[in-house]
Amino acid sequence: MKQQLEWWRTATIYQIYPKSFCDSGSKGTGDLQGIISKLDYLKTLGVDAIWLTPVYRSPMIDNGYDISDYYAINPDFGTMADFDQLLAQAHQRGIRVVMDIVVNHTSTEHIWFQSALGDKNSPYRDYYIWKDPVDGGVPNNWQSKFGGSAWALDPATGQYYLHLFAKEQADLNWENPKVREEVKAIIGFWAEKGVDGFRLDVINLISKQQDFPDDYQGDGRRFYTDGPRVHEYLQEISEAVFRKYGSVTVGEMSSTTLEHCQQYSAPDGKELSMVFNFHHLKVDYPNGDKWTKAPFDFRQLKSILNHWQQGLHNQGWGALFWCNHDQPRVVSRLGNDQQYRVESAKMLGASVHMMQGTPYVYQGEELGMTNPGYDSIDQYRDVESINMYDIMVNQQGKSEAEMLAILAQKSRDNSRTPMQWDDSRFAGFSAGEPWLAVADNYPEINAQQAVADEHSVFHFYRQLIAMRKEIEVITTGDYTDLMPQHDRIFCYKRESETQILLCINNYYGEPVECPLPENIDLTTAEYVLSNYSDVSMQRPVSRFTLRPYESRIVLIHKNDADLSIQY
Ligand SMILES: O=P(O)(O)OC[C@H]1O[C@H](O[C@H]2O[C@H](CO)[C@@H](O)[C@H](O)[C@H]2O)[C@H](O)[C@@H](O)[C@@H]1O
Repeated sequence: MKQQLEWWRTATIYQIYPKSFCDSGSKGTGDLQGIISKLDYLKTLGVDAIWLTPVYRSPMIDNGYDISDYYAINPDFGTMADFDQLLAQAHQRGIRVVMDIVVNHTSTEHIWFQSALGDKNSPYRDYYIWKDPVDGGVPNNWQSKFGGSAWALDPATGQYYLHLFAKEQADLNWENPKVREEVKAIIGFWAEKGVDGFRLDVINLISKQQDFPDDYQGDGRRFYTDGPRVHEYLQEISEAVFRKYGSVTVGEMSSTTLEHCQQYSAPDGKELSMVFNFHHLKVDYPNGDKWTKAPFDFRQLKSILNHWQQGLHNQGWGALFWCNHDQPRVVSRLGNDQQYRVESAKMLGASVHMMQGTPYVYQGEELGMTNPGYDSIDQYRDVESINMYDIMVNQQGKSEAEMLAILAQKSRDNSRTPMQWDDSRFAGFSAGEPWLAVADNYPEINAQQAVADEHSVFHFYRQLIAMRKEIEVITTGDYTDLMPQHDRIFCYKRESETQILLCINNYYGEPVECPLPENIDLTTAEYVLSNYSDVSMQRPVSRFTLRPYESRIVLIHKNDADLSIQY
């Protein structure tokens, strides 16, 4: 008998970065009408929900993660009427809508900050975190995640305010109960409109250790990550709004731990539905340093995924993902974006979609879109990339060529290039010059081509999304890595009371022998999906050769029931 599960446990969520998704005119930036025009495409892909990165009013220093009005739509994206239309049109197609909520910080253009700046008596002064200078300088040595000190001076009062990100993103003071009431009101406003859920930006940074000590071991993050009152705050918000409206919630957890994530996403639902963690995406950060050009560590990747898959089973719920607007394109990062682009994009899709959790597909991932390979700093727009270029080239003396090679691998702009819709000028993204240059490969890699080609990455993703609804072990089964020491194959087993699923993947461009463990009984086994089309004709055997980037998904029926599922 099928268990009754919340909808999001069998769902796939599609992330839209509105600025780069679809421009309904010739502005060169995407908008809400553009999104509406592509809802049928998303329906064809089969996703259950869309997550929109911030569309609120914002000066766009950090592309909307610097909100200046939580109750208004950024005119660059459209109007509130456009938003209401998007919500209705998505719902009409059975697609839910998840909004991004950024409440660790606001834009310094927000009316609260504008009132607080320069006025110690402002009713909003205590909405932010202010400190007196220490020895005539910054209050402590914490570093901004975008480079430089995490403190900026308010010249009129002589105090500093905290900004963990850009100086235009001032951290809110969650110790102040009025701030928490404002957050509840904001979420309630959007939930009342019918929004189905919320993605909470860096939500595990909201509670800072109140003595604000210097950090002699790192950049300060240990004093505000998963901080002292974060669980209490989330429970308070959850009870007041999320549970009241039945919203799905996903917390973006920066530099977090499994133990905290078990609590954030515990099955009792007192805090959040699920969590994003980023540890598996730091396997190309040697010694934790993002700003290097380095290959990824395959064994470390598997070991991190294993740790989280096993640790969250029955104890929490994770978001499954390779890509988002902060990460380079996965096919360029862990796959091969040239000779084996299609094979490796599919293999990577299979290896993350067959895990336990809720998969997130970032726009263009379903096409196997690649990093653009920019070769000039003038092509970049991201505040983090531009800051780091300045620090490393102009202040630390790294060569320009070296830093450009690092940005071509690590910059957040790698994933923010315009969505490639067709082979017309500007890839069908806009009738005007896009805000960020389109990747040169759009004539070959685009949605029109992919939808028309039944062997495309798009149709493979469509099958993966459909399989999650049909094969219960994908949602409920436990997880075991069958070859943790193998240096080329990632082969894991999912097992429930009635089914076993094997997901077998070659992560490299050379063939490799794959011996399955002898105790796996393949009598009732069938291949349900592979990225090589001849595989479905075969019967699963226990020893075979995996071709470059080959992926095979095997389903074993423990009870001889529902054999031969078709996708
Ligand atoms: O790398 P982590 O320490 O684990 O942090 C995760 C991500 O956190 C930040 O991302 C989010 O917040 C930023 C400020 O609002 C925003 O710029 C970004 O777009 C958000 O997704 C950080 O910027 C990312 O690089 C980290 O991956």
